[in-house]
Amino acid sequence: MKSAALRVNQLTYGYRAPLFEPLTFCCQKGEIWAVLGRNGLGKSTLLDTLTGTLPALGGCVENAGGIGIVAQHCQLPFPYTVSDVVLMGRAQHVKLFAQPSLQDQQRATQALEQLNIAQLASRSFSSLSGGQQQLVMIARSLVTECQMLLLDEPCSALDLANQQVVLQLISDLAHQQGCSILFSTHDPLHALQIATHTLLLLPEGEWRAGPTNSIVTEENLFLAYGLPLRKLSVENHHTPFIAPLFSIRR
Ligand SMILES: Nc1ncnc2c1ncn2[C@@H]1O[C@H](COP(=O)(O)OP(=O)(O)OP(=O)(O)O)[C@@H](O)[C@H]1O
Repeated sequence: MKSAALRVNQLTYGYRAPLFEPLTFCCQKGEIWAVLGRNGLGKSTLLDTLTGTLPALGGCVENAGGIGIVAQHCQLPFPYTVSDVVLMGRAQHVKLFAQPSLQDQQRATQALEQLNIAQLASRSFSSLSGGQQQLVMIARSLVTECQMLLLDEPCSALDLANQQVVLQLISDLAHQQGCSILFSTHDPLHALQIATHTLLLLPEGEWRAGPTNSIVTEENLFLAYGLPLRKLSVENHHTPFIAPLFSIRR
């Protein structure tokens, strides 16, 4: 039987006033949840509330173990190397005042290899491009070995090939290691590709949550984005594609 990794019950959140009607959903162990919604609606604020960085306005969030988070942007105060940054993810596994073990270092190297960025290991993190930094932060989240991972727009700065690397990794983490993952995205296709469930944030404080196929529908996408989007099936592909049915005025 599945067990809950994250249970959100009647949650209200926001900076002053609640951004949404009370939110209730449950992420079971091994599930992947996508959070979709327009700019400024409250995806990042939700993730900060789920980790406890931002206090909830009401309701409750229960999680079974530790939660790891990968923020959308990251600025570091010192010129750390990429290896240092990834090793920081092992902090919980290293004893007070001890050095990271050989095993910690091997785990960090392995994470960089999983993201095809081992060649960046000795580079200064701050000298990397935005997309490279995003891959490093995802590598760091892998080495934490948290059983619940929150990723804020993990593909936002990535090229198409690296988007697929990260989506595949998320899927492998859930299916092979039973990790539970919640990620925000602006691409409904990413939800269709890997998310078992989707939380769709709508204007006017409404939301929908449930299995991805029942949430990422043409009707709901129109409610969310105000645009005609079509779900199309392509031969030999089990994931439908999303096609925007609009053209640019000239
Ligand atoms: N530190 C803050 N203080 C006050 N209001 C904030 C703060 N950060 C964000 N907000 C507001 O909270 C709302 C939700 O912002 P949030 O960053 O969660 O949106 P988002 O859905 O992640 O947006 P995007 O897709 O553009 O990244 C917005 O109206 C934003 O202006």
